Parts: sequence; C-alpha cells; structure tokens
Amino acid sequence: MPSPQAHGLPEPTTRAGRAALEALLTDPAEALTAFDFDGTLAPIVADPLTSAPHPGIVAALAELSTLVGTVAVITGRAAATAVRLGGLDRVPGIVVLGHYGAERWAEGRVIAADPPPGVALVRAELPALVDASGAPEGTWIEDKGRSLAVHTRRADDPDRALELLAAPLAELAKRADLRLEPGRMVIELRPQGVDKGAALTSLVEERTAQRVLYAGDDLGDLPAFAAVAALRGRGVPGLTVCSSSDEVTEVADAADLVVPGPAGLAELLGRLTERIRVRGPGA
Ligand SMILES: O=P(O)(O)OC[C@H]1O[C@H](O[C@H]2O[C@H](CO)[C@@H](O)[C@H](O)[C@H]2O)[C@H](O)[C@@H](O)[C@@H]1O
Repeated sequence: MPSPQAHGLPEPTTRAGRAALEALLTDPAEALTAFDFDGTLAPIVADPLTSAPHPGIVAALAELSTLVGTVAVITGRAAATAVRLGGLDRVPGIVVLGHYGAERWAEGRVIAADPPPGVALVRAELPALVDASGAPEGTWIEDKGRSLAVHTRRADDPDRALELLAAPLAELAKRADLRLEPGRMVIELRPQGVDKGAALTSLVEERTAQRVLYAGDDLGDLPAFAAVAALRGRGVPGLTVCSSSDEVTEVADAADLVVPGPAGLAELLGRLTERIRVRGPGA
C-alpha cells in the first residue's frame, strides 16, 4: 500500500499523526474534520469585516464533505458571521460552531443560549476602560453580540497596546464573570464554560466519528489540540494541523503537521481529497 507521501501528502512529524492520517485515508467516512476560520481558512487581515477564505479553500471543503463523515468549522466568531464571510453554506452538511462552541449553525439555523449578564456589563464599561488604558490610537472594540474583543492590529504599537490592556481587561473579565481569551493581536472577553476542545469532543461524540482532524492557528485552538490528544487516549486516531504564522508559535509546537498558513492548508486539502479519491473508500 503506498504511503500518504507517495501522493504528495506531507508527512506528519509525530507517530500518532502519521497513524491518524493513515486511518483517515483508510476510512474517510468515519472521519470528522474541523477547521478554525481566521488564520486557518482565511488569511489574517487588518479589518475583520473584510476577512475572506483563501481562494479555493471552500471548494476544497465542499469536495471533502462528499468524502468524509463530517466537515465542521469551530470559530471565535459568531457562527452566522463566519458563514457569511466564508460562504460556508456552499459546503454541504457543514456544521459551524461559533463563539468557541456556544453557538451552532447548521442548515441555515443558529442555536445558542442567551449570553450571561456580564456581556452587557462589559459592553457598558469597555470603551471607557480602553480610553483610560492609554492604549495607542487604532485600538478598537469588536462587539460580537455574545462577546467583545479588543483588537490592536491597527494600533501604532500592537504589542504595547496589549501590554497596557492586559491588567484592566483581566480585572473587568473577573468582575463580569467572563473568560479572557488572548489571540492574535486581540484580547476577547467571552462567556465561560465552553472552549474549542469541549466543542470538538461533543461533535465527535454526536457524530460517533472514529477519526478526527483539527486545523488551527491561534491560542484559542490549543484546547481543540488537547481534545484530539484525549480522543487518541480513547482509541480515536487524531491529527492536529497548524496553519503557521510568525505571530503565534505555540500552535506549531503542539501540532502533528505544520502547513504555511491558509494557502498551505488549501494545498493540503486538495492533496487529501485527491488521495482519498484515488485510493477509494475503505481501501
Ligand atoms: O477562532 P477564529 O476563527 O480564529 O476567530 C478568532 C478571532 O478572529 C478574528 O480576529 C483575528 O482575525 C482578524 C481578521 O484577520 C484580525 O484582524 C485579528 O487581528 C485576529 O485576531 C475576529 O475578529 C475575532 O472576533 C475572532 O474571535
């Protein structure tokens, strides 16, 4: 039987990753494949309202959806926002879990619990807090409905802005009983009790998936990587893929396979679908 590399698939650097890729190729219908949105499917841009998937990557997901059991996106965005920006409704049967798993979009419907009262408190206090922090011009607030994010990418000195914001945002999050979620030039204040790891695990259980692939790029994806490791312990082969950047190195350190950003992921998906088609299901 040819190795995955014989068809241009990159080789995971870990034994568990290689075993998971082989298991996925052998039984794709048993697999759940899940992807982060920003930085993984969509290149990072200065204005989150203009995010768009890497060219061809949604078509690749659509093709993948005909070959594997489940295609999902798990994002910090509101689910409907990711669907709209990504054109994700072009992927048959896709499940989109938004707000780190607090929302679920499927077949055009969003299911979510009401946000906790702390979100309204943060909405009321955050503008004055950002002003008082001394964070440089360009720091701005994204109100996502169920959570709020303070972005520094457009600030003169993004890292300095994050330093100035860290303590006051931590104090506000504590008072509002919300979770502080750091990311790529952003700090979010969001409801507790959910993360991408719990979201991924629930979906794997719901779909009774026997193989799992998860791809991400940011700190908020690390719980999903940990969930993949835990699933391996329960006998479910799992492959973690990092869409790499210079901004976050922890994700590459934890991954079985590193690809160069969304362009690299698009290429990986193309090779993966081609390999599954050539090999045929159950081969
Ligand atoms: O879980 P994700 O799908 O990765 O979403 C995480 C956050 O992504 C967005 O912010 C990031 O992408 C922006 C657009 O490229 C970029 O400008 C920003 O610096 C990044 O942090 C989004 O705006 C957040 O709401 C998401 O939670």
